[in-house]
Amino acid sequence: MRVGIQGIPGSFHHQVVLDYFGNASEISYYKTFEQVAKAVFEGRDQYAVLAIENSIAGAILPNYELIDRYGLSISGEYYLPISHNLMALPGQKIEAIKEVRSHPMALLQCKKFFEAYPEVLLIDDIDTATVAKRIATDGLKGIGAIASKTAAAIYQLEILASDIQTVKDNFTRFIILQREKPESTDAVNKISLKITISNEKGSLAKLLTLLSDYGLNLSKIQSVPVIEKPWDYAFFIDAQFEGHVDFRSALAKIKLEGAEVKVLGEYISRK
Ligand SMILES: O=C(O)C(=O)C[C@]1(C(=O)O)C=C[C@@H](O)C=C1
Repeated sequence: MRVGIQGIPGSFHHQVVLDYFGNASEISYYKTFEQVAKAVFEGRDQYAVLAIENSIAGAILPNYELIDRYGLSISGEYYLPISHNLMALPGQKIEAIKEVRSHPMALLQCKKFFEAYPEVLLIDDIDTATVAKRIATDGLKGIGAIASKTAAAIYQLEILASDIQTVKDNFTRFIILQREKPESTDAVNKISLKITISNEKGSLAKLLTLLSDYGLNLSKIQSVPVIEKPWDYAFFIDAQFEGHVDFRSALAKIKLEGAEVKVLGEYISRK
């Protein structure tokens, strides 16, 4: 089985592949999330793992757009506890660090830590582990990376400060994507939807009431702009349920009310 991720060994995406699929999976490493989605769409990879949301930094909006545009199907999810560490070439003191590079989501999760170091420049980069590797292979002095302890061990960097994320309990939710929708099973208890409603008074309230009436418990609602219609919005919705909830009837009813409904995935909640 081949799984695509953005990043390199030691990145958080890599950790999710190991946790979710085990050691036996083959991994394709890409520089961008777009390349990851495209490889699944073209059948080069069977699965993709994509970060979608972090408990401190919020949603990774462009990834919602990718799932939608490539018509991919969500077949699972995974919540990874994220511990960030500041690391540099061995022997350097924290005072010698002028610049810290990492994935933008990782930098956002550690913003508070750097308030004590206002002279340090924070720069967005490809992913956490790639920066660690670059510092090690190019012998870059004065530059720090924010990455996992695994990345520090792989690329032999020294940890200058550990657990520097703003709150200790920090999780990123990742989704597992496939090109084709997998067979539906009775174990399914979560659905992800994209719903586009008209901009009329009460239309969102009506939609939410309907979901609740059918026993669907909303776990996430994210609005995204409809780019062809400025100031109109679509909603990415995750809903959970217990037992035999007739979510298909709920979706049929929502469509009858005039909304556009796209099912992005039916899967088992891992929370
Ligand atoms: O840079 C990495 O190691 C990643 O796996 C990327 C990523 C992200 O896309 O949000 C994954 C989890 C963390 O929240 C920070 C960065």
